[in-house]
Amino acid sequence: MTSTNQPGTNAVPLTVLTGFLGAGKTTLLNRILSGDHGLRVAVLVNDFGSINIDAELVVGIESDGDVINLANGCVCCNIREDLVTAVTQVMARPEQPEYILLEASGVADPSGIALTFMDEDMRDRIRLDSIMCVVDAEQIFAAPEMMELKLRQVAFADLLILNKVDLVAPEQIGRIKAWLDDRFHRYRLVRTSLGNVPLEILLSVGRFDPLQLEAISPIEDSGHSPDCRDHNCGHRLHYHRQDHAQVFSTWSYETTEPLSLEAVREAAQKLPASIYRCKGFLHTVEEPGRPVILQVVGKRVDIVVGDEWNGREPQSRIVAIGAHDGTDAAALRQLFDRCHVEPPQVFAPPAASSRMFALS
Ligand SMILES: Nc1nc2c(ncn2[C@@H]2O[C@H](COP(=O)(O)OP(=O)(O)OP(=O)(O)O)[C@@H](O)[C@H]2O)c(=O)[nH]1
Repeated sequence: MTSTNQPGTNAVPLTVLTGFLGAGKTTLLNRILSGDHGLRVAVLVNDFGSINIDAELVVGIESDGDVINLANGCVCCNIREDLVTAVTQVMARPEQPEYILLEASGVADPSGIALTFMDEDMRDRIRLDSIMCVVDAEQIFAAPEMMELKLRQVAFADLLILNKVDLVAPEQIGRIKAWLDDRFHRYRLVRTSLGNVPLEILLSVGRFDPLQLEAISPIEDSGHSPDCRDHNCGHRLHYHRQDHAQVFSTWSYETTEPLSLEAVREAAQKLPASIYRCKGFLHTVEEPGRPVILQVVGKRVDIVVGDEWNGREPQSRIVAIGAHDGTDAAALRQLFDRCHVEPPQVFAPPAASSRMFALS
């Protein structure tokens, strides 16, 4: 067993993709997986909602079993144990991965994830290579109440990927740079669209420095907790952090009845500002043979027709993530229920009545 901060010699490198809801983490993940990396990669995808949409959007992986789904919570806090279990299982496979990519949920605080991999038994098996934060150039200043979390995600990353620059004017890039300069002495940043970043600066870069953990706000992680009762505790720092299930709320919707694509588009545009993210697969009347992918980030609604249902029963599955009191389940259900297509009206000929057909 290794007793220092150094990972075990056979430790598998792991990269964490973090960034606020909808910033473009899955897009970047897919870009990496489709690249010429030549590695046997295992992917862990964490969606905060109860339905893991992202795991199904992952492409370029050899077998389905290489994408591990961590849904219904956040791996930095309330489903942290699920992350440990998933990594343990992946590492126990006869064909061990050569690399692990972890897409954190959009509400995750990456320092909590880093702490997980600093645990003594993890350090022997996993070498945290890098924590990258995808920043949404268009929406970075949206949802100001979430700025503290967005800042924590940025602060803890060793590379910032300023994504969606195609959607903004140069002045916005200038504003973002000024905003970062005001808050950080030093940061590495690449600008891109659709996660188009060279693999060489993404994988096996060895940028993560465990000393970053020392800088975690003392309010939340105050050294080894005096009230720790675990005598076998291997945590160098104890983890007393907000449970994101208390800060965010999530809502989901499933139906096999076909929806009207145009009605869904209108419904998505009407979502309240308290909903930061909405996404899903749609079974629509317009495209009955193919799933339609719904993506809502802030006020931007994107609808794309997917490939095929892959033998699955066509079904709509929609997830919304919002502020703590931001997802009104009844109102959301009503909004999407209205997208159901009315069964075609059957105009049966009126029964022959003596009045209508009276023959003189
Ligand atoms: N125009 C544009 N759209 C982008 C870009 N990157 C991602 N998108 C779109 O933004 C939406 C969200 O992208 P995702 O990659 O799913 O974002 P995410 O960070 O994985 O989202 P969560 O996992 O829900 O937090 C999708 O509709 C993407 O196609 C970009 O650079 N430009």
